[in-house]
Amino acid sequence: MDIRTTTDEDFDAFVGTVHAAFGHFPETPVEGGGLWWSALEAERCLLARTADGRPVGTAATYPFELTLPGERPVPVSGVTAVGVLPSHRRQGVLSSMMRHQLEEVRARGEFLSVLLASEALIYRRFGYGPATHTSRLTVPRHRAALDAPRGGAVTGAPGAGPDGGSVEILRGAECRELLEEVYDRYRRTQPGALSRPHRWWALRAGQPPVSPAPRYVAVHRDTDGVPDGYASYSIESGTLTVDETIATDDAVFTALARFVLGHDLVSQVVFKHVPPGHPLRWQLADLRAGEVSGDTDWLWVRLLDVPRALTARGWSLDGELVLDVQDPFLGEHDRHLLTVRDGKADCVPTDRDPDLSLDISDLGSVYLGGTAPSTLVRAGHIRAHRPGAAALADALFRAERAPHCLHWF
Ligand SMILES: CC(=O)SCCNC(=O)CCNC(=O)[C@H](O)C(C)(C)COP(=O)(O)OP(=O)(O)OC[C@H]1O[C@@H](n2cnc3c(N)ncnc32)[C@H](O)[C@@H]1OP(=O)(O)O
Repeated sequence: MDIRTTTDEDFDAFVGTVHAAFGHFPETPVEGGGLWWSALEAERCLLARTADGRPVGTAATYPFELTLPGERPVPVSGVTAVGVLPSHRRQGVLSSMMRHQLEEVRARGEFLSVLLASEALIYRRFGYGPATHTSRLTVPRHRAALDAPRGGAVTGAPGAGPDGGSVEILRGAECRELLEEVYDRYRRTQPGALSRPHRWWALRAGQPPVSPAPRYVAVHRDTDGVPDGYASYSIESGTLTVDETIATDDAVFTALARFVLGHDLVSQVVFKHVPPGHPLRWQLADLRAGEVSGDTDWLWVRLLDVPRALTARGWSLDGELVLDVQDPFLGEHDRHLLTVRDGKADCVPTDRDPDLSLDISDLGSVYLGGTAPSTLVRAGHIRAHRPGAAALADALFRAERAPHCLHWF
């Protein structure tokens, strides 16, 4: 199998192969177009060809920043457009492309790769673990009363609220720069969030295929008129669907939730992306009014340099753990002593007895604090070698806020 970086000349072959592999074309029907692949850069695309030169497989990466616990954004490669022609599957084409791509990521000096998986069975073998989850929250309008404090919130009707915050309804095309700026502030503090390069906003990429219904944006401004959050939504058949609620703090989120939940002429409000453990459910006066559905893994994380990855994130507690990490896909096996003091981690090779033995994909799952190591111990994925090791790992890896990613790529 010949695997090479795509050039401008064979970019059409790349796109044609992705389409044939997926069997459909995930278009984003928003105003002004929005072809998801138009955000790809040829020099970050791989094309696999057979010995006689026929293109059969594709894979690409986007350059993103991922925010780690402790509000630390780091460069990562976001894997996308992975496809192998149906006629050439289960012959190792993807495995060869993954190996090639992970080597490239390392060569770029990056230590993390991330992706959204089309199927949960594909990527663990390549060292990726599901690291963030998301779900949908549906609230019937007639049970939507909030008993959350109104600090900084608006009244539910457009215009100025009693605390001076305000909401303005705009169309996406009118306020792209504003959304970009607010999103960028939000993503730098939210563990698990990805940057959206400027080019993406211009291309209207980064949003999943959605209905062609008109989309509106409720922009929240603080008392000085500075935008600090937004909710993008559409209304169809009495359902108001919020694609994204982006808020730079919890009070702004509450204000936006109050706004959409108070919208006239809708029978229910669907929040498409709610992180696990989000306070919104607790803010509903009727605790049972919010129905959670569609809980799913979202961002998968792959560590390519364990010491660099562990020392790059922030930590809230002091502690010491010996991690024995197997990476079968890359044929690596290392034991690390992780020492956290005053929020800073040190990670060095050790021959001490391990506290935990785990696969690199499980380390990816616990890395952002979204899954407790003890859950994976109980699931039989991680082995704990002494009593208390799992509880200590839980306390250490936990993030100040559940990691969440709503970027689609
Ligand atoms: C980040 C993204 O872009 S997600 C999008 C992924 N792409 C798609 O879903 C498009 C449709 N599917 C495809 O194009 C292909 O089936 C791919 C890309 C998922 C897999 O490509 P292949 O070349 O068949 O994978 P390859 O032959 O290297 O398989 C390696 C191993 O993974 C297994 N595997 C691959 N795909 C799957 C799957 N969908 N479900 C279960 N196991 C799978 C294979 O059985 C094989 O296992 P083995 O080593 O025990 O024999």
